[in-house]
Amino acid sequence: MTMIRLTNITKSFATVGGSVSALSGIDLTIDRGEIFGIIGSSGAGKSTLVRLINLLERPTGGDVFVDGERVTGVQGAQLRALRRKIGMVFQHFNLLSARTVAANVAYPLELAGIYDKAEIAARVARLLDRVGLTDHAAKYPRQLSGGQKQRVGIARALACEPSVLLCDEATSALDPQTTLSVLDLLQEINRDLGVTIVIITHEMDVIRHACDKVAVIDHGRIVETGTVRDVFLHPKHAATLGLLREAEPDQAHRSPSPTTGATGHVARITLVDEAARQPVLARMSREFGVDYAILSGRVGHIRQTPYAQFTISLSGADPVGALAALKARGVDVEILASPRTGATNPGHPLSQPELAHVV
Ligand SMILES: Nc1ncnc2c1ncn2[C@@H]1O[C@H](COP(=O)(O)OP(=O)(O)OP(=O)(O)O)[C@@H](O)[C@H]1O
Repeated sequence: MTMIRLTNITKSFATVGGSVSALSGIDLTIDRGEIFGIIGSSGAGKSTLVRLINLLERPTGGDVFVDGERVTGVQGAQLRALRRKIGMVFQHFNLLSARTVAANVAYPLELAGIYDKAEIAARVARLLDRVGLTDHAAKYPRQLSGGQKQRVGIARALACEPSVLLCDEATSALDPQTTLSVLDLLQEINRDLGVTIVIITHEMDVIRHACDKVAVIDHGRIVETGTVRDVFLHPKHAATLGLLREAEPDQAHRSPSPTTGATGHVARITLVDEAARQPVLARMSREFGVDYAILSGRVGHIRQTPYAQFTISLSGADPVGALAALKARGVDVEILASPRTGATNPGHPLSQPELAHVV
């Protein structure tokens, strides 16, 4: 069921130099309970997009729906109710330096004006326990590490029991190890509380580690969207390839492409989940009398799911039969170059007719 829907959103800013277009033609649907990533390079429009969801920014055109309701123009009490429903976590934490950890988490509850002191104290205690900061309740933000500060930010964002949590570059100021622990906490919150989480980031590793689905934004437009598995393992748009190149500088997204200079059949083999644990290439080699060279490879996890993706060149007795047999067994095989067609396709699979000709 849909939790957030943006339809045909445009957003431009009036500046002294004229109107600046930040977003155009944005259509986006985020389902309830999902962890949805929005990735793009600097200036792509990510912050503007996420700030439209809780109406920190108003769209120039188009509509925003939250939990089935059109909220595009809401004001006053309705707007305050919407903001309680949507927690937000910031890159630089935005904690109140003169308040203790506990008082920072209590702040939105005090502002809401509907809870008595005992209720606020009980809720703060529960929230600090959830983020692992019970022992730090009386400290001030300056006494905490970056990761601890962000845990306070997360506890505060959860205080009013929101159904959506927006995280705007929430891990960008943290080291890699702390980033992972904060992403683990977000996944735990999603799992335990069913909160829909939107993660804005410029880092593909954040998407890979934490998200179910992803939208890639470039120059104010969504250029690619889908499951993290599809977008990460089969990127199509140049902006996505660029972001992957940053995360994996020495992998298949590099230029020149892995097919350059390779002879024979070049194929990309993608193995996910159980298949990533099987000796698929060794068996193929034995059964079909083919040799293979690994031109590039990626091995890791997408959330908890293992994957292995290799670009290989094949030679020997029956490369075509070998690849066809892999495909028939359900392995994801993409032909990148074939001596019979003379075709090469740097980093992209051949079209269906070409494929039919080869395999
Ligand atoms: N208040 C504003 N006034 C004028 N232009 C703005 C304003 N906010 C954003 N922009 C412009 O809109 C575009 C998108 O900015 P936005 O901050 O959403 O990008 P971003 O992807 O979040 O980038 P970053 O990761 O660098 O924060 C940029 O060209 C930016 O300069």
